[in-house]
Amino acid sequence: MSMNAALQAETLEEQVLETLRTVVTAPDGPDIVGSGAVYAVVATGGAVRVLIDPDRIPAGEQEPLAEFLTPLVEALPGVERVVVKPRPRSVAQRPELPDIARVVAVHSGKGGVGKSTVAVNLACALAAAGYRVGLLDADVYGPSAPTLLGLSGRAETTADGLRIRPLVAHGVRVMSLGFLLPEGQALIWRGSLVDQGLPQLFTDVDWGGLDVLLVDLPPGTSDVHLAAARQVVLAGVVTVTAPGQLSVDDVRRGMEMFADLAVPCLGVVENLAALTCRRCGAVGKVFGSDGGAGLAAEVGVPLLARLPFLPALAASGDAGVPVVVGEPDSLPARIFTGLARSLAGRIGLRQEARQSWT
Ligand SMILES: Nc1ncnc2c1ncn2[C@@H]1O[C@H](COP(=O)(O)OP(=O)(O)OP(=O)(O)O)[C@@H](O)[C@H]1O
Repeated sequence: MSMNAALQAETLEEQVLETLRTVVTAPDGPDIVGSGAVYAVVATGGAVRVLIDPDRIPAGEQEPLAEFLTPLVEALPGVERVVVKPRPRSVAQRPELPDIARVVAVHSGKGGVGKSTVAVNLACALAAAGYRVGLLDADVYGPSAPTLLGLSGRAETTADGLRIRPLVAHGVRVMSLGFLLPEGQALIWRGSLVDQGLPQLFTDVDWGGLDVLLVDLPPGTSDVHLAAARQVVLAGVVTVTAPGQLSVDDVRRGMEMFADLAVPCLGVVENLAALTCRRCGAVGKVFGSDGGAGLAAEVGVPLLARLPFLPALAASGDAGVPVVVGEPDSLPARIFTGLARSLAGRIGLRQEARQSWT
């Protein structure tokens, strides 16, 4: 499938909504989209989820409604599979965080594919463009933002003692579990800690006003992801993958999980896409070929960026100075700036901060 097809598929959710707007549950009543009975429509490629609001459609009416809607949506071109189901109850209770315009998760199906590197550089690129940016390192099993940003020490509380003050690096306000634990101490997060601790990382931090809060989630699918998606209204997820087929399958699972929670995938970043030979300049595909691009097209989301294997990127991570800050004219820095620009457009960040891109 080409990128054109991917772009067309972007409108699939709108096409589905348009069809659902023709459905009413009572002769003179509002349509099921206008009445809020349809909570969200999320399409991952040809697979469409219609999440209905159980507060508006009583339990006994949900199945007949699903049976009625399924063939209607299935009949649309490009639709391969339809699931109509109630949204999880917890999803409706998500609070909007005061003073934070957009919350975006950065996720990967597998560990070690460069998710935190992308999150940190993306945050710095957005900050360099004038946006007010926060980075919440919610990778509770292996917080790496402190290392990648060269931050150490512990977070302090605000003067009134009620909230936690984020640390600041390169214009990005940063909060990580790493700032709350005594140095070198690991913490095993189990159910109740995830349920209680993670929400606090969102709400008890004195973020100040933010245009965007990036949340670096752990890889895979776990309670932490569910807790995050239930805790805040996520504008969407940026999915980082290496090109190999196995990573891609993991990514797909992650996207399906987020779709069930009414969180759309904003696009894919393909990392470690190729290795450039320093002597002859030849480009070799190390970890499989075009998995990220193929995946993006298949699930109908844009390929936001492709990063080859770049030793400079690994070195900058080890040095604690993101490449976007340390070498702003380098190839990886330019790729991250392009990624930041695409993301800002996708989530509709305010325009006036973008002078430095024009
Ligand atoms: N394109 C790249 N070129 C070279 N090195 C890279 C690239 N992307 C990431 N790395 C390096 O790979 C290692 C893993 O990256 P990172 O910690 O960002 O991965 P992750 O997916 O967040 O891992 P985890 O699952 O542990 O959270 C780091 O040492 C990083 O510097």
